[in-house]
Amino acid sequence: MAIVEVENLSISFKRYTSRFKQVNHQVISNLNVSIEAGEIVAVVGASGSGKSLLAHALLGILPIHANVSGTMTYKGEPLTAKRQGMLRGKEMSLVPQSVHFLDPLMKIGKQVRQSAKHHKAAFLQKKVFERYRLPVKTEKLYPFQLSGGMARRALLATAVVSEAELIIADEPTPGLDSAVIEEALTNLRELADNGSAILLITHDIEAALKIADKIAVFYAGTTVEVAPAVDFTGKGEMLRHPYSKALWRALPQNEFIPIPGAQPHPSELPPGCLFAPRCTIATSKCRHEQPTNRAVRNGMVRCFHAT
Ligand SMILES: Nc1ncnc2c1ncn2[C@@H]1O[C@H](COP(=O)(O)OP(=O)(O)OP(=O)(O)O)[C@@H](O)[C@H]1O
Ligand code: NI
Repeated sequence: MAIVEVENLSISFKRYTSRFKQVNHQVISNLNVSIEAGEIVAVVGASGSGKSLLAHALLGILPIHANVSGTMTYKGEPLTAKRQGMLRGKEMSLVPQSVHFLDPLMKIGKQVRQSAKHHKAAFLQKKVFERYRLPVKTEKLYPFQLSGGMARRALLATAVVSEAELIIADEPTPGLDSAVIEEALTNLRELADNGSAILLITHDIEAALKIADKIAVFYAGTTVEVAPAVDFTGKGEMLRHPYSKALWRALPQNEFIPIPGAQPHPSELPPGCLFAPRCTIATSKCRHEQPTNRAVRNGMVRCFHAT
């Protein structure tokens, strides 16, 4: 059974451009994604494609003026605001990939223990410190006294002791050295192998491919494709959507050919397929009608022409 199931999620914000003029920003449009226990689903896509908003919608921490529609379920039951409040920080946890999320005024040991279930907090904290090579004395240190790598491991430790069944990891801070990124990825894989469902948000397809089972490709606030990670290979022949193929081929180690044009702004989405204005195979139908999400070869795609 899917731990998380998101169906036709749409999110918009109304904005005043002047005193009397209001515009609608459609930031997420009919987005679909699901995550099974033990599975890592990586969400990749350009800046502004809605990755963080999906995380915030699941956790129930969207701004109050957001208009939300669609359904989200957790273990088969609707994810209501009340349930989100109960699950957040317990069964559902966020690994913010910025170490600034550590409380600067609280000792590391205490921060980690606070995330654990009460009766075994001290035990779990010791175990997790060992596992992440955090020396015992780290317990008594404040975040500013840790190296960047240790602080990252402390954040992960917090997610691990919480024994969360759904872990949402928002993108690695640019500038982290590759060894630290590698380690963080390995840790996430271990968490999934222990049964957690993981949503990994990142710009970095290559990093995602190292550990993910499935890749959800976001474009302008929707999932254009959800594909098994193994489909990202060769020239992208196995991929289903022209955007995923283009994204794959644009990587430096592939053909390094960027796609012309830009992702549309949420205030001016095209009427048909959101990718049509940049798509080399778009037809008149694509420019007028929105393709629905459909199953193609063990994946999902939102394109009339995908086979
Ligand atoms: N509170 C808000 N009010 C209005 N628009 C918002 C709000 N939060 C986000 N947006 C818009 O929603 C869109 C998606 O934002 P989101 O932060 O989810 O993107 P992202 O894919 O996480 O980008 P990045 O890779 O840069 O983190 C953007 O166009 C953003 O400007
Ligand atoms: Ni983001």
